[in-house]
Amino acid sequence: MAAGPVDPAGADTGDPMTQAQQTFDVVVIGGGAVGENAADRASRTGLHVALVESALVGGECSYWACMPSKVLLRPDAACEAARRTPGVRDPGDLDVAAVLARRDEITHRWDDSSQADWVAGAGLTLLRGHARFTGPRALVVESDDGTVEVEARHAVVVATGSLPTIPPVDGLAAARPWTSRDATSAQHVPARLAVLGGGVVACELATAFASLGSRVTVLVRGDALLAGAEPFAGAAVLASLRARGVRVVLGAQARRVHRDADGVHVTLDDEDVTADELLVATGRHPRTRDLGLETIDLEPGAPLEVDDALAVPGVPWLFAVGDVTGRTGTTHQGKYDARVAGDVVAARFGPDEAARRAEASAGPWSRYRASADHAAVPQVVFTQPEVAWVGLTERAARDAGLAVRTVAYELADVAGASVISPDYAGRAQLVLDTARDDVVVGATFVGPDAAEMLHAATIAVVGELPLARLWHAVPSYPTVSEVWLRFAESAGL
Ligand SMILES: Cc1cc2nc3c(=O)[nH]c(=O)nc-3n(C[C@H](O)[C@H](O)[C@H](O)COP(=O)(O)OP(=O)(O)OC[C@H]3O[C@@H](n4cnc5c(N)ncnc54)[C@H](O)[C@@H]3O)c2cc1C
Ligand SMILES: NC(=O)c1ccc[n+]([C@@H]2O[C@H](COP(=O)([O-])OP(=O)(O)OC[C@H]3O[C@@H](n4cnc5c(N)ncnc54)[C@H](O)[C@@H]3O)[C@@H](O)[C@H]2O)c1
Repeated sequence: MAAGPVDPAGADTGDPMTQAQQTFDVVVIGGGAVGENAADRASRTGLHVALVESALVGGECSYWACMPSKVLLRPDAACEAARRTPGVRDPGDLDVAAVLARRDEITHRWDDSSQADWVAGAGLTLLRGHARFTGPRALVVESDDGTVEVEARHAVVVATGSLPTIPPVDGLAAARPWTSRDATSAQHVPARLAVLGGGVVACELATAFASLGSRVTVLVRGDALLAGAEPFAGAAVLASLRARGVRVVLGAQARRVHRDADGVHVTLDDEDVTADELLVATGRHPRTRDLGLETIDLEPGAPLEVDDALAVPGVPWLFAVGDVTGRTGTTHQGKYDARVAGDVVAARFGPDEAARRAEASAGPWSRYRASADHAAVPQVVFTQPEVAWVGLTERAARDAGLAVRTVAYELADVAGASVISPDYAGRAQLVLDTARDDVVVGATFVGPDAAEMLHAATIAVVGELPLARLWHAVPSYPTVSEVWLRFAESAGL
């Protein structure tokens, strides 16, 4: 059933966009992938839910982040795989125009009508415009069509995402740097691209643009790439980028930036780097500044901190999910939180008494609590080699006070790897909690298609499985997943 707007007395009042005042049971602010999921789940016990979106329904992931970046990376990964496969004759070069055309196709040329159709089909009411709080459960939504006052009878879920952070380097903002949005939607490939940062965005987009023909220089403040991953992962990506002709400058402090007719100039301590474009990839911050949070005694600019039910402590009607919480930074984990938040809202405020009771007594690892956010978050970096990890790195585990040991294995030594390529190279490592019979608390895979090996490890971490039990999970021969057998053997089984 399509949910129409309802007036405060509960009567359906027709077309939402014709009214200056509207009331819904639940309002979700932000129609990215995360907000869409929260809204869908929240509506499942019959609540009338509005989804407010100021730009494109589908958000960052669909149009400027996950999807376009992965499509820019995939063709070169496919060529690389072919090049490494004996017997494949001349895998060929990239057709850059065709790669960009495929990117345009997967982003629907930045047209969100198919996602808007999905929202309508899910029975949600889409309000287009920018939402701001004016008080508890009260909002205004502003668009070119005017201003609508919106009341949420029961709950508001904030899913406004994040924005790229431009560090306060002298001249940087004025030099019109690229953010990831400019890079993923670029209609031309710059001859020279400089990248500031050494995290996930920097590594992925340096890989993509190098493959498309840019001369890429990556300026890394620290002494490693992917500092949040196991050190061997960042080292493998560093070696691979350099082998592909990317210049990676470690310990690079950008002191000043300016743009002139020759391009963008970045002044480091001991040299100037010049490029046609400078991509700033120095992290993101929660999008809470222009949201009227001060009207509900919360701090604009800060992340919306939530508990495991995705509820804002002390504000029983307020929930937050996705990048805006600072709790997750990926689409998949944000959508997990959205499923939990939507179910909590549907249970707490919907008519289903059994659901209400179940949620009220819910504990960790129930469908109503996002327990995995603490211990089992998967992350894939689509570089070459791919990097994939879940749970704790060795260092994070030790910092958390766990007694751990690691088992590592060179993936080239697994029989399945030799079938894929005689040049197969990669490494995998488990982090085992020795105080709990070697329960797997973390895993990292680095190598071709490592992303596809990650989920087995995620299941092990979520299931808190000891290695002795995994001994009985027999990997098929000859696959690279046989590394799980080698892990067990290396650990002494
Ligand atoms: C280059 C890049 C590549 C990435 N690749 C991956 C990947 O491969 N896999 C992965 O899992 N993650 C990836 N991520 C991360 C992923 O994009 C984010 O974690 C995800 O988009 C967060 O979703 P969200 O719904 O919380 O926020 P968003 O997608 O940012 O959606 C928020 C929405 O809210 C709207 N909005 C904001 N304020 C208001 C307001 N006041 N009123 C109305 N609407 C508002 C915005 O217009 C936006 O549509 C990538 C990120 C980047 C930058
Ligand atoms: N495949 C994926 O899942 C994927 C892909 C891209 C982005 N993302 C997500 O998007 C978010 C943003 O990614 P990101 O790479 O921008 O952030 P990040 O936190 O991964 O990396 C930021 C990098 O910028 C550097 N940095 C920070 N401040 C700096 C400064 N003032 N000067 C120089 N360097 C500085 C840091 O040292 C780090 O190397 C993350 O949450 C990430 O997980 C995910």
